[in-house]
Amino acid sequence: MDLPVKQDAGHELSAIAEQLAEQGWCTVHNLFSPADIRALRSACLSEWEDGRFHQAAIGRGLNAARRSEIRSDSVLWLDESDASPAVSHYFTTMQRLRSAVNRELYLGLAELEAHFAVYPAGSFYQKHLDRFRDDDTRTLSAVLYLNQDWPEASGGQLRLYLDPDCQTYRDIRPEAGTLVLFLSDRFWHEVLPATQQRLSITGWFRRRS
Ligand SMILES: O=C(O)CCC(=O)C(=O)O
Ligand SMILES: [Fe+2]
Repeated sequence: MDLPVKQDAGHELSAIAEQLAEQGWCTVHNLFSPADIRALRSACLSEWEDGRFHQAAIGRGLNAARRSEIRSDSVLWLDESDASPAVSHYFTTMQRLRSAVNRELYLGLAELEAHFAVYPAGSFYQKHLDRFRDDDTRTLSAVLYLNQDWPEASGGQLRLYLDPDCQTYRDIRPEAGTLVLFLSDRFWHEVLPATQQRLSITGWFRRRS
């Protein structure tokens, strides 16, 4: 379900929460302005060019492992307390979304963890659920894409499986400004290989453990 959202419109945030309550996922297109996305994209690229990313891992803590046959992107975790204006604005907007979702869905979302992700051409992330085996606090996944003019032929879609048996799916193009939200424990998903560099911010709203 695609939702147009006017910036700062509280009732539009409620509409997102309603979609999540109904179907557990939605895509949103105008929560961030084109200027917001451009600023996030340049922040991401300048960190990338400074070599601050590392190869993404599967799992967390002692269980974290780098498995490039499962995922081949690189990530940089974002620190809200030491963020550029673009990244601060990302956190502020997402916190507003968090409040709206909590009001309507009682998910008890407490905090947001987020990282930039760069998928170089040819990289992918195989089918997975976002909940860790040893940590079930990730509740709502939120992926925001930073790619201007992304043709269908470039691949790199997020394939979101809509049922637990993965019989039906929706392919979502990682086009600048598209935000995908889905319940972390319910929706299997994968990132299909892209033919060009693919940028995003992936966030997870967590409930308290
Ligand atoms: O970039 C995407 O479309 C999804 C990324 C993802 O599934 C993840 O980082 O867990
Ligand atoms: Fe994921």
